[in-house]
Amino acid sequence: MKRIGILTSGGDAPGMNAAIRAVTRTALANGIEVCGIRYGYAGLVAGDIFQMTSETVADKISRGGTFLYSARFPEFKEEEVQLKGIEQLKKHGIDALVVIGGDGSYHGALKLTRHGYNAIGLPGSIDNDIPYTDYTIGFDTACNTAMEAIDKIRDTATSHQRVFVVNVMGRDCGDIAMHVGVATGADAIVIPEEPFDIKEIAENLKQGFANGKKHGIVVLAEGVMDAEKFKDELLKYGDFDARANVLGHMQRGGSPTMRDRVVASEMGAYAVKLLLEGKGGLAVGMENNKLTHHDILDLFDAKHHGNYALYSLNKDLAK
Ligand SMILES: Nc1ncnc2c1ncn2[C@@H]1O[C@H](COP(=O)(O)OP(=O)(O)O)[C@@H](O)[C@H]1O
Ligand SMILES: O=P(O)(O)OC[C@H]1O[C@](O)(COP(=O)(O)O)[C@@H](O)[C@@H]1O
Ligand SMILES: [Mg+2]
Repeated sequence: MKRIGILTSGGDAPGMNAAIRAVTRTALANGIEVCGIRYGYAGLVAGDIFQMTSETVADKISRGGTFLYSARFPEFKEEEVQLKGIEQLKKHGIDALVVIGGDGSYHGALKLTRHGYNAIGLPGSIDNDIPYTDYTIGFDTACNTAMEAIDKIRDTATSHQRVFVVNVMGRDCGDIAMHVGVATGADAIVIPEEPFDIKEIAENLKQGFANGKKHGIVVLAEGVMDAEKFKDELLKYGDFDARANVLGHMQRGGSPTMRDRVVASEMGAYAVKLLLEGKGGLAVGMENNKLTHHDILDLFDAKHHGNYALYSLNKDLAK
């Protein structure tokens, strides 16, 4: 193997730059050249490919976003578009590819592998929705950002004795909501994976105020319901004042936390090690604090299991 390529795809996540740096520096240390591919699979197909050096990744570890840029490029689902991508890889003499992205990006990596091209996936998504890894790169930073935002919301909620329904990201996954809910002492966490009863939540909030609480915080995962609608539903059963708040894309930005930088660095170096062993079609993970890998194909039959004990814990602690 002489040269590898690297791209970031799907929703950006803090720590992607740290992963790019680790892949690049590990490869260079092992005498392998590295090509950066801009704008995910879109840039691959367009041939937006450049040679990277150790300096290219200097001063990047602390930066949020991805300096290789990202894209959602649904066209890559089509075989003829994938073949165009492979043509570009061949044209640039790239022997294997590291893809940093979420579940969607893994599908793209699998397709490349099926066309006989070694690709390895690193889990880069704030959602933490990927099977066979306890953490995805970016999850920790996003949780900390959301936590800090909700702490601020709590200040104004307390001053006005209001209920706030705060929508956090996570597409169809409740991991951000569960972690942030526990970390902010939320009165209720609502996630797509668990049934909920709005009337019961409203009753609990009312009881909270009756017990002397000065605020009510509901952390709502985006995959469940629109925050305004949820707030309106709550108000059918409660006589409190309420507001809805959508944290949105601010959760995807910012300098990565120590944990995201370290995990990204470990995973990036590990991916290159696997490629050096001639392995491909794999997804890298961190399970029980150990670096692991699985066939990408196995990931699509598996389901991500969140730490649902947090959901129950929060119910006990919110009383
Ligand atoms: N079934 C698929 N086959 C090939 N490529 C795919 C497939 N699904 C997604 N992709 C590629 O991966 C990109 C990122 O996927 P997306 O689901 O948007 O984000 P993420 O990877 O963060 O989950 C898509 O825009 C597309 O280029
Ligand atoms: O930025 P977009 O395209 O609006 O997408 C928003 C979605 O991307 C995410 O922020 C991250 O998801 P992915 O990592 O799978 O791309 C989700 O939490 C959210 O549902
Ligand atoms: Mg995804």
